[in-house]
Amino acid sequence: MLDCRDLTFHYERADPGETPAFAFSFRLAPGECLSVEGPSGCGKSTLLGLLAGFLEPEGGTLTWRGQDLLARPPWERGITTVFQEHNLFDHLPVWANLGLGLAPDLRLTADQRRRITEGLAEVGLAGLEARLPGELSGGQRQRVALLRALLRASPLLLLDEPFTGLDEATREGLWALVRRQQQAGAAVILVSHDRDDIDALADRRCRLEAGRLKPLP
Ligand SMILES: Nc1ncnc2c1ncn2[C@@H]1O[C@H](COP(=O)(O)OP(=O)(O)OP(=O)(O)O)[C@@H](O)[C@H]1O
Repeated sequence: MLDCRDLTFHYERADPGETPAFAFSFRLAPGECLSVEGPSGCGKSTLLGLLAGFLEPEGGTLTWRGQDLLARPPWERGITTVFQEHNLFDHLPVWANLGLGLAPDLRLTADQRRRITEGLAEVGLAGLEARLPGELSGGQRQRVALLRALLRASPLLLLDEPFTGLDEATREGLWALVRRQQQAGAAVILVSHDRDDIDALADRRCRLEAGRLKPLP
C-alpha cells in the first residue's frame, strides 16, 4: 500500500491569493490506478514532486509497503515519473535512452536488449533503436519516454499527462503496457484531463482542489 498522510507543503514565494498551502492524503494499493484531475496551477506537479522526492514536505508521512519513503532520496524510492516533457537525452540514441533505465552503465544483457527490441515493437517504433530523439516526431519521443519508464518496472509509476497528443491506436497500445505493469503489482498515479485515458486506466478518481485531494464518484 502507498500511504500518504497529511503531506504538507507551501511555496515560499507563492502568491497567497492564488496558491494554497498543500496537504495531501490518499492510499493506493499495489496494482491500483488513481487519477488526479484539476485545472492548471492546482498543484498536480507539486503532488508528484513531493511523492518522487524532488520537493521536501514540511510534515506528514509517506510509506510504501510500510517503508518510509521520505527518508530516501528520489532514486531509492522505487518511483518512476513520466513528465509532460519527455526528458530524453538528446545526444543518445533511442536504444541507449531506453537502456539507461535498465543498466546505468549501458552494459546490457541479451535479455535486456531483447526487452528493448520487443518494447519498441509494442509501441509501434520497431527498428528505430539507432535514431536520436531529435530524429523522431514529438509523439514518437513521448512513446520512447513512456516505454523507458515501463521497462524499468518500478513498483510506483507517476504519469503526468503522458498520452497527450497521441493517436488512438498508439494510446491503446500504451494503455495496455501500463495495465500490464499494474497486473505485475505496480501502483499508478495518472495526472490527466483526458476522459478516455482516465476511463481506460483509473480504478479511482480524485480532484485536486484548494490544495487537497477530493475523491470523485
Ligand atoms: N517554485 C514555485 N514558487 C512559487 N509558486 C510556485 C512554484 N512552483 C509552482 N508554484 C505555484 O504553485 C501552484 C501549483 O503549481 P503546479 O505546477 O503544481 O500546478 P499544476 O496543477 O501541475 O499545473 P499545470 O497543470 O499547469 O502543470 C501554482 O499556483 C503555481 O503558480
